[in-house]
Amino acid sequence: MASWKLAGAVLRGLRQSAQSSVRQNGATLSPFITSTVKNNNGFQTVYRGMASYIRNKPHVNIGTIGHVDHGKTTLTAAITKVQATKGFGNFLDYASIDKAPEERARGITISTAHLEYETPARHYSHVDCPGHADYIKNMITGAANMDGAIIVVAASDGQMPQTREHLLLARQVGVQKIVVFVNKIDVVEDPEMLELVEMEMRELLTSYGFEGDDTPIVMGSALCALEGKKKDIGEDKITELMDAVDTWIPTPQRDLDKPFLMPVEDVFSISGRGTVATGRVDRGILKKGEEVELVGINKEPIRTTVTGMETFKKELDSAQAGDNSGLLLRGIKRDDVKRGMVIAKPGTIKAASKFMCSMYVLSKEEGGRHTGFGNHYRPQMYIRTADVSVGLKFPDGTPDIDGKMVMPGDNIEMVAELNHTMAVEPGVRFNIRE
Ligand SMILES: Nc1nc2c(ncn2[C@@H]2O[C@H](COP(=O)(O)OP(=O)(O)OP(=O)(O)O)[C@@H](O)[C@H]2O)c(=O)[nH]1
Ligand SMILES: [Mg+2]
Repeated sequence: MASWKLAGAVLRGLRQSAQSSVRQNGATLSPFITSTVKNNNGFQTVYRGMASYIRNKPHVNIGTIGHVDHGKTTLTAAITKVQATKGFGNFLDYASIDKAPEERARGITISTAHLEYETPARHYSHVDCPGHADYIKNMITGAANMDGAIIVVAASDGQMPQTREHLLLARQVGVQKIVVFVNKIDVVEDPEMLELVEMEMRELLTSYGFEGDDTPIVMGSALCALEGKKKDIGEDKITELMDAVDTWIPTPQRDLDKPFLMPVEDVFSISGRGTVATGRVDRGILKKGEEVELVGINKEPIRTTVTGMETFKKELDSAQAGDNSGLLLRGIKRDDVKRGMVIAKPGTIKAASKFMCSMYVLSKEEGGRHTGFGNHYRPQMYIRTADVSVGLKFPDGTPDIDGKMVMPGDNIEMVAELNHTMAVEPGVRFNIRE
């Protein structure tokens, strides 16, 4: 309780300084209003006061990927620190990124793994998932939703199994552009080692279909940047990295003209307000007060009205393609909404549990299966944020239906039968994994 009051006091104090710094910056920035509160574990949590989200820069979704312990979270914290000193966001320390700040109760908050900062050119949302298993699932289900990614590789280790796995996965889920951050150069004395890491990363990128020769590779130390030491390999390299991200990762074309659709990634219950679903808007624009349908899992869609919306604790009047948003749903119970459903403009998408799908089965070399599979194969299917058990059959009339095998490297059409309904439409992408 004491900390809540403290938060209020700090908040009021900071609001003034935040506003004056906005003026100093020519009023082009959205006002970040922050206060810092220590929780029981002594971790600092940064709270933001409510402000309106100002849509004055292109919004791009990125994230850090790479092998365990190579420094993804340290780099994420370092980026927020360096950008904060330039007036482009709030510093989030390592603990508050990794330890899931308990800030959900305070408003409509996007999943704790998402954070935001700006550069002069853009507004970024950044995802840093803590664990390996979470990564894989979040990447496949699109929760990570990256338009581009920063792959972190420790100079002391060079590329490791998850460096490769994350690159492959990024490729599979459609991430087109990658920037490389070679980290921990503070502990590497041999310059030839750095050359070797760079060369091997370029080869690896090329082998996974990225532009290995032209990909920007920045070498530095996230820890030095975070601790404010050795500016030349610390802070300066973060600036260089963000310049590379600004230029190398293109601003994606968003489907603003199509009917609104947002896959549900997470659901929260906010006392006194109601149920909030969060996710990244896939297409279209939704204004506060408009009607929507929750489609999938249930047989019939559920109609409701969106009575409030936010992005990163800032109020929105409308949510649009590319935004990470939380939508407050009128008269909906928490259990009515589930990850994997979509929130869509009424009547624009239907739920189905049986459909024809066409797929490419990765070869062993591409990270796929080593052996074939036959009729009634049962893997897991990932569609948008949903993962659902699926039965795959050959279409009726297929010759030798029980003896037929699908081999790694094959292109094939099969009939998919899901355990429950999902919002699907012609052309929707999915992934299959065991
Ligand atoms: N010497 C040195 N250590 C670093 C640097 N960056 C990160 N570290 C250390 O490396 C360890 C792992 O860093 P994290 O940022 O937690 O790595 P991560 O990639 O997020 O790890 P996971 O989330 O577990 O996959 C920590 O002890 C960091 O302090 C660096 O530039 N130099
Ligand atoms: Mg981490």
